[in-house]
Amino acid sequence: MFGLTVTDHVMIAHSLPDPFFGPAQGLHGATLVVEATWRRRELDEHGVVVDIGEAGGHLAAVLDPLRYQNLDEHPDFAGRLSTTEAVAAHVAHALAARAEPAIDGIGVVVREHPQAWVTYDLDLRS
Ligand SMILES: Nc1nc2c(c(=O)[nH]1)N=C([C@H](O)[C@H](O)COP(=O)(O)OP(=O)(O)OP(=O)(O)O)CN2
Repeated sequence: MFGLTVTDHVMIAHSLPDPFFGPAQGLHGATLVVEATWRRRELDEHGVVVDIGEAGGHLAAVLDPLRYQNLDEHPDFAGRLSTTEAVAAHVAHALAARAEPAIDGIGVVVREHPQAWVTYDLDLRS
């Protein structure tokens, strides 16, 4: 399986109103570093998974609606906690919706900080 990864980052604000999260129940900011990987078993006619510039454009397009937003007020996170896990799943599904049919999978890594990150993998063939 081949993979092509691009990265971007997004500044957001949010709160996690559950005692489980301790001080993070309050409103706070985060700069999330997002890595997105497009996977396919066979390369295309150009010998690539996806064009790097095109991939970066897809990732930016998915992150743009989140930039500088308070996710507590964002419709895509209405009624659920905007954990790093939830952000990773949101980005992966949004990228999958934009992916060409030949793409076999999408993987997303969201880095909360250098010591902690979340992964979310979508198998588009199952
Ligand atoms: N699995 C997850 N755990 C936590 C998330 C998350 O998105 N997924 N988010 C947070 C907070 O938003 C923030 O990133 C960290 O807050 P902090 O209070 O520093 O949390 P820690 O668990 O690192 O520290 P403690 O003080 O031990 O709670 C938190 N967790």
